[in-house]
Amino acid sequence: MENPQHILEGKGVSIGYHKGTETVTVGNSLSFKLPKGKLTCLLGPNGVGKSTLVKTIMRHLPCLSGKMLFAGIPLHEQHSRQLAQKISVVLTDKITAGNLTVTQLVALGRTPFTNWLGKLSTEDKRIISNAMQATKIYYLKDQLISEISDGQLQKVMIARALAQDGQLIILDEPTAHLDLINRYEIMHLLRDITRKQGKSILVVTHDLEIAIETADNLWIMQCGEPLTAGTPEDLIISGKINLLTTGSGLTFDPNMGKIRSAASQDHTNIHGPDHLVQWLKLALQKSGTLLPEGLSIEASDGPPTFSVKSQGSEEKFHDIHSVVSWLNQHGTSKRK
Ligand SMILES: Nc1ncnc2c1ncn2[C@@H]1O[C@H](COP(=O)(O)OP(=O)(O)OP(=O)(O)O)[C@@H](O)[C@H]1O
Repeated sequence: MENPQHILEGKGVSIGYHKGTETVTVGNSLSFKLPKGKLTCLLGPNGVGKSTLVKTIMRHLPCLSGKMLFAGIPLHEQHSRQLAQKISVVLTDKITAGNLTVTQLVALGRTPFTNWLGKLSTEDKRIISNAMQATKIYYLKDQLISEISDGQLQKVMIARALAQDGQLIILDEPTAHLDLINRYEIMHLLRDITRKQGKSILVVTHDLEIAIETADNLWIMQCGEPLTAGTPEDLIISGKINLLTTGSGLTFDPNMGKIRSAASQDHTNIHGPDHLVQWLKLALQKSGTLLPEGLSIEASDGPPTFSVKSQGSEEKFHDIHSVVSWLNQHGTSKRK
């Protein structure tokens, strides 16, 4: 029976691959629920099995044990053509379609629906055009794939997935190799698609900060551990986000929303507006400067001012670089 809330469900799923006569297990007993109409990001260290999980969902790899349900129906019971109509996937593989136009590549998304002649109906053409409009690449429609940038190509691949018009879109590292602005733009575009078109989207990514900003849910995969899921906000306030930094000497700073060195000093003797205090702490951490007891820093706004107070004396600075230089010249210790 169809579960109204979850498009995809995994129950005790083991993933892996066959190597000759051997079966290599990459992940064991993974359970997950992918909510409908939401953007979910799958994060985890290199080699933990994120792509293997995606390929297992796509049935490119066998599900070694456990059960996966798509819209409440066991995945293995679904006909591959039906599945291709319902789930679209954008993988990391380099595409070799340079001699196709953007429209022709997007039109390939309709392949599971066309007859053996591959003829597009008026409805197919309308869906293709809509997919190009939604991804803001319509202006590129007659351009050759070999003539567009990597960021534009990612949008074309998303348009192709949209043209497939399935319920679930899975993307494996769609923003790898893109510049910061394009990474934000693509993730916001995916979020938009969940909101405006009701699609469910699963994105494999290493972009923690952008995932926190755009995703409704995060899935964290850790070697030998169950899959941890939750909203980014709850994973942060519960500290579970630090599953991503286990054993690395790094920690997620909930105030800055960034990963930082776990060894950095807390600097409780710095006070003032959050944005000034946070950036000063980061600069101190990077330079390895430790503040001695009895020294305090008061930051204030407009223009930024940092008052360094120690044993009755006070020095004022208007930029962070000067504060750090002064501290390093005036006897504060450096972390080794
Ligand atoms: N067909 C295969 N043959 C040999 N090894 C494989 C195969 N498929 C996956 N692996 C191995 O399984 C492990 C998980 O790989 P996978 O690509 O799923 O990791 P990932 O989490 O997606 O990593 P990354 O973040 O680096 O992309 C790796 O150790 C990889 O080398």
